[in-house]
Amino acid sequence: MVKVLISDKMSPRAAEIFRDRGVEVDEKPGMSPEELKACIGEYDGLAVRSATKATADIIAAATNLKVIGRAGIGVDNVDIPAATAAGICVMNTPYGNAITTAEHAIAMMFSLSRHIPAANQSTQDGKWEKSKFMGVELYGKVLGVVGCGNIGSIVADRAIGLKMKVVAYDPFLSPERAVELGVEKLELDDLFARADYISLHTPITESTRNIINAQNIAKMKEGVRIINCARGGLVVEEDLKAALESGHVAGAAVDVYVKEPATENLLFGMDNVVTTPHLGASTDEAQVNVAIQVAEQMSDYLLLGSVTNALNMPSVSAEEAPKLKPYMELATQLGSFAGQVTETGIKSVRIDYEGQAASLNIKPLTSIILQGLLGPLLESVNMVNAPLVAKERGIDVTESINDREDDYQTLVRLCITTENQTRDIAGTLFGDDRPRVVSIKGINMEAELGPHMLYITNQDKPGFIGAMGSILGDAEVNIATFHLGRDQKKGEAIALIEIDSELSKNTMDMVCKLPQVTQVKALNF
Ligand SMILES: NC(=O)c1ccc[n+]([C@@H]2O[C@H](COP(=O)([O-])OP(=O)(O)OC[C@H]3O[C@@H](n4cnc5c(N)ncnc54)[C@H](O)[C@@H]3O)[C@@H](O)[C@H]2O)c1
Ligand SMILES: O=C(O)CC[C@@H](O)C(=O)O
Repeated sequence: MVKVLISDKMSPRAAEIFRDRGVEVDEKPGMSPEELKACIGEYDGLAVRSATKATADIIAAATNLKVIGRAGIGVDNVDIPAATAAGICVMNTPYGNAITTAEHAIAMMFSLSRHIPAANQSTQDGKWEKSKFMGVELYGKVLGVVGCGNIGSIVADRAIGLKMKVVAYDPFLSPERAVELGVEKLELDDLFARADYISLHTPITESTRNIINAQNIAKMKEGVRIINCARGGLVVEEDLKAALESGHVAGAAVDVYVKEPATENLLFGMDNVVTTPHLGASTDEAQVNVAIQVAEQMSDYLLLGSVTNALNMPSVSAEEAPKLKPYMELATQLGSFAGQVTETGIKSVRIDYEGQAASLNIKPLTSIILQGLLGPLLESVNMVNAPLVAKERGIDVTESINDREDDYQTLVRLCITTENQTRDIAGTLFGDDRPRVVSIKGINMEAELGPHMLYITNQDKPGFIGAMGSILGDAEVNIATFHLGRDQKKGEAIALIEIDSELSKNTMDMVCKLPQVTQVKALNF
């Protein structure tokens, strides 16, 4: 039974779903990194929010871990490169808390404009300070949305509903999408120059870190208000504080901090600052949404092999998974065959998907082929890390699709170029969905691969089959199937022989010494 750990406080729906799906689940929120490290080796899956830090150190101890699921959006608490290198799929739940977070940003914008937190406190203190809390209207103001993805676009939509003018900076926002959203797409400096309010909705990346700094604040309108419900590191807090003190920035609403939990922060205690403790995603609805989504996605991955919202591997929908299953087997066999017969450094890999195979989601198939190919040569390669491992080793991987059907309705061809030669192998699926190898080095044959195979290249001369039969018979090795192919009469030939048990070294030597034989490889599948 697969086993999952929920290491952060999460809606109980997550554990219910895991159990309903037949996944064993432990809930241990609030563990220290040391405690997590000590127990993580037991688990196939780890479900987290933002408190757990899935660092390289934790990942190194996670010897059984196959998936990390983030019940939320930001995965800055997961070391994705380390997870990828360890073959662990990392997935998030990108939409479940988007509305909630967008609503929080809008709420923060209102709070800031009408001083609601301070006015609330003052009123309850019996001060009745009407003139102290003079506010500003949102109506007609320009909202600059930095990052117009899931959350930014919902913020834009709500702001348009409030009759604000919305401008957006997002290098990946297409002009068509901007029109659809009703926002004006601007360059960042133009947004800074025009916005009365700026709301941040980007992930933290090299290009967004510290995007709100003294230099950029200087480009903003006097009296601008800034809202950050995305990530703390987007803002240089010292620079924001200075601008709030000088009045250049009239107010800031902050949900996220450079250092969290933010039990102290240099922005605390300022009159024109509204703060919340990373509450963007904290509604009943959002927490149920992300808990359900993460548990379903992780269960699907662990139990069915379908992949949704993964950040480090191609997606496979629940609908695609059964269709891809026989192809996964074919891909594994082709990759593994090529990997086992390849003895020198691989320079490039080309994979052609022909006929019906061309209409499939080929990314996971390519990953599986690479896993099969590199598996015999390297340790710890799997479907998640195989493309990365190939890239790190300078192997050039290309794919082609061609929906024309030739001799076969569906065909996957793998062509490997090494330092010494180019070799290809192709396979198909027949009606029974069982993989067949149909060509090796351009020589046609039709062979199913069994657990123990002999792959022999030989000269097409009489006597080979009889001699092989005698050697294997004398060694009491049963032949299950015997497939032959040749490029031309008396030319190069190949034999793929399925045997019921492995050959001893002695028997192998005898096969190698047959006069017709040029190469023998024992292959295991
Ligand atoms: N406060 C919270 O509790 C809370 C909750 C949910 C999400 N978040 C955070 O909100 C952020 C946005 O989440 P989302 O779901 O909208 O993500 P998303 O991926 O849908 O959108 C992010 C957008 O940022 C854009 N972007 C990337 N680099 C950019 C750059 N240099 N300049 C401008 N735009 C850039 C992307 O093109 C994308 O459209 C994330 O950082 C996420 O972690 C916070
Ligand atoms: O889990 C949370 O409370 C915060 C989640 C939020 O930061 C996210 O990125 O989804």
